[in-house]
Amino acid sequence: MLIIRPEPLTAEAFKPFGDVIETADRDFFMINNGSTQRFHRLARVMLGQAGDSGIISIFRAQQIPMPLEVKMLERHPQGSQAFVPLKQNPFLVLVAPAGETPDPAAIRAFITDGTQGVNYHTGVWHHPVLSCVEEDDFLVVDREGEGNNCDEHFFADDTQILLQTP
Ligand SMILES: NC(=O)N[C@@H](O)C(=O)O
Ligand code: NI
Repeated sequence: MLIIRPEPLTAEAFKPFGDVIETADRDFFMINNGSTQRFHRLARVMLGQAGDSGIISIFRAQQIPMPLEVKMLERHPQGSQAFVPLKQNPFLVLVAPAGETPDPAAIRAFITDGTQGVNYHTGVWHHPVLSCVEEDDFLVVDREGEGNNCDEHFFADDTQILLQTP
């Protein structure tokens, strides 16, 4: 059985999978006559084809019991997907590099600090949102357009992966 334990989310560690959306130690410039700091372009919305839209939604996620037997990961082949917590709760991020299918040996788990969001780049394998509290709200920015934008990969029954939280 492959046991995966989350590591603290950092921009550097998450680079192979996408962007961390945060203000800590990030550059900003002043706008609004000096009353507002703009932390500019922390991530880009990736789209797949002409006519696609970047859309903003709210996901109200119920907590999934831990430890989690990881049965599947998904990817969005035509766009990025960003999750920004609306209630300052940490959440779990489970990812694997983009590719034809997710490599169990390359799966990484991260725990956010409550202020951080993530932007999965196009095609990056990830588990559907994993709330760390009974119910949590996330602002989600992703792609809407023609064609399929969600591939699910279910691991074989003999591939046992366990996400173990502290
Ligand atoms: N399916 C859907 O919109 N949500 C997932 O993509 C997810 O990453 O939670
Ligand atoms: Ni997704």
